[in-house]
Amino acid sequence: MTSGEIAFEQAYLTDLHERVDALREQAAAREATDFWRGELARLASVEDGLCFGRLDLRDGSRVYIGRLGLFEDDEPLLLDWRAPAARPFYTATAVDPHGVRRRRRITTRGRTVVALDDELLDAETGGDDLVGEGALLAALTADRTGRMHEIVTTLQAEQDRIVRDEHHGVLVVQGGPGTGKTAVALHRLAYLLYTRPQLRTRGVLVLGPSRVFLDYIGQVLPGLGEHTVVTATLSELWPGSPAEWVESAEVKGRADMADRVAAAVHAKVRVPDEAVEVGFEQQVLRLEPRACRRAVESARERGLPYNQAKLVFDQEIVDRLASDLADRMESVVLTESGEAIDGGSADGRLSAADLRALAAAGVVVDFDFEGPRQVLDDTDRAGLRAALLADTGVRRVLDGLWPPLTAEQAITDLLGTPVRSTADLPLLDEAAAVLGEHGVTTFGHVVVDEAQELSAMDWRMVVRRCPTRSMTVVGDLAQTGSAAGATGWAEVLRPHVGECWRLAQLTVNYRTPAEIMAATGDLFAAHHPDLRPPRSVRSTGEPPWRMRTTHAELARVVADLAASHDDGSLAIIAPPEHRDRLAAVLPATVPPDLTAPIVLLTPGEAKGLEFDSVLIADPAAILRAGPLGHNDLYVAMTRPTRHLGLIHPGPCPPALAALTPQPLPT
Ligand SMILES: Nc1ncnc2c1ncn2[C@@H]1O[C@H](COP(=O)(O)OP(=O)(O)OP(=O)(O)O)[C@@H](O)[C@H]1O
Repeated sequence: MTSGEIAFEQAYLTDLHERVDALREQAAAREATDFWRGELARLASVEDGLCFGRLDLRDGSRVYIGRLGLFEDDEPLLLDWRAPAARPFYTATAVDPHGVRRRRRITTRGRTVVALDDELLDAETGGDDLVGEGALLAALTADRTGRMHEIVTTLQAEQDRIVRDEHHGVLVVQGGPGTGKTAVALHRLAYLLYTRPQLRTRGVLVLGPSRVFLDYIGQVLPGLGEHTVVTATLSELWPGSPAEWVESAEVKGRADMADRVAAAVHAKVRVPDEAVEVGFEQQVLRLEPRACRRAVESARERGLPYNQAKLVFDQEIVDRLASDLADRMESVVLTESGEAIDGGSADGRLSAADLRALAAAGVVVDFDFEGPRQVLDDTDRAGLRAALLADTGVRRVLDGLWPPLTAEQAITDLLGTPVRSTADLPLLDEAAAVLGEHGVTTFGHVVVDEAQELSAMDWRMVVRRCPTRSMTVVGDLAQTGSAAGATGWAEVLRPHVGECWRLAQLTVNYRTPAEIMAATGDLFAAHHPDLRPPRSVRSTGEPPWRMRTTHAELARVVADLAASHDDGSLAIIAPPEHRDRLAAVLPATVPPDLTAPIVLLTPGEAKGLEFDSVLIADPAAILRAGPLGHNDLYVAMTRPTRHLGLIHPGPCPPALAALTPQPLPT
């Protein structure tokens, strides 16, 4: 590339930066509202890589592509990468050039242009399915930092199709390890925020498996100028969730738990077999089972949550009691003959108990009446109802028949033990919904990452927060570790969205070198004959290896290997049973700090993450740890971008026998 070309692009870039500076000054001069603060953050986040591409079109025009749009007199100086006209930057090929003659990649450091990389899209250069291969491979082989970065400059065509998919319902992105599912889901979110601005007010949510994972991906959206996205783990969706974390227990995660929770809540309502006596101001009122049943039915007919329906029930019962009481009083004073009837005094007046009841209801009775007339008007009857409702004795009876409930009580009663783990949270959430205990915050779009791990009950919890059912769901069925997790997308989604979901696939593995993917071949083929593993985009020429040791020596061997490691970040992935022993000999923290040079993780914790090198300690123990141990081992093996080694105490698991054996370090 000539220095003249670089100088040309430098001048253009400098002009763009000056324009952004002017916008920043204007934003800073405005009132410090949320909008302007957001605008300032957005303008600050485009500082690096403001402009990263140029398209020279066959009609002689050219467009620049970058992280935001800049215009002069309606003429685009810079196109936001999400604008339709920027799309050929990601999709144009020599075979199908989309009107593009040349694609130029502009690499900058700070505000300086450091390299230009041109692709001429003509038939002679055809046949390559990677867009901007040089820049892509540079990104893929760079040292991992413990933080994921945006990939907006090297997004590939199959990824771009998913990012810009206009489907409004649930879009499932299925793909093997390293195919960019997480990256694509986050870029899609940025795209949707650009094309559907109403989502900014409705809110968007990214759900991930752990805080460590959410921190790992936490820079991607801000790097794309999007600062308003909420991130959460499933447990964080429940206020004040219990600390102890467990994998979603299989039984608690099954869909039929929803019915069991609802049934357990509704079973709290009791219709008595015999009349119940209700004391009120020295009166004894009778509540017949029939009246009770009618009140229960009428409350349930409204379709309200349990605790709201209780209010209807209470009101109906009190209406009944008040009306019985009032009618009885009326019947006393209305007796023309002057005879007392049941409950009244001999002179045809109200009894002392009646008068107390009326006084409690704030009713003043005028006894200077002449002839029969109605004593209690509507206001008096309403007063009587209010007095009954406020009476502690009456309340006790009402609460005995239709007890008020909290979600915690309901689930503790159902399980027979106190709520204590994350697997109980979807049950609590379910109970809260049945009870109407608290409103949940909802979002206009939800991204669910590592979605294969969610149980049927987890899905109910997620869907409750996304009334529009607009979601991007990314996962890999070959990586499911939770016994309550997904074995098929249709079965988890159909109960919530019917057929209103679409499947998109990613097929290229950008992370794991071909040699390592080949080493997972036997394991994968044995357990997922119906799935295709992704195709690695690169190879390193370095095969993964295995090393035999003893149980007694395992920790020492791992520590020695870690101590001699000098090629980028290293993760030691070991089953939970070895965690303490390894943590004692490794310079690694628990919980893990992904930005540290050495990280100790369980296979479950390693999901979604990546490192330059990975050592797996005791693969046989990972395999036998649960019914889906083979998936956990597959996850662990597919984390490295460069090197993989397995240390097995005792014989090698047969699925790994083909790996190159290595002698113990001396
Ligand atoms: N087009 C691309 N350009 C540059 N890097 C990419 C591209 N696509 C993916 N990557 C990189 O490949 C790695 C894997 O991406 P990501 O973690 O999103 O994959 P995944 O499918 O979610 O993986 P897994 O299922 O194993 O968790 C990341 O480092 C990501 O930045």
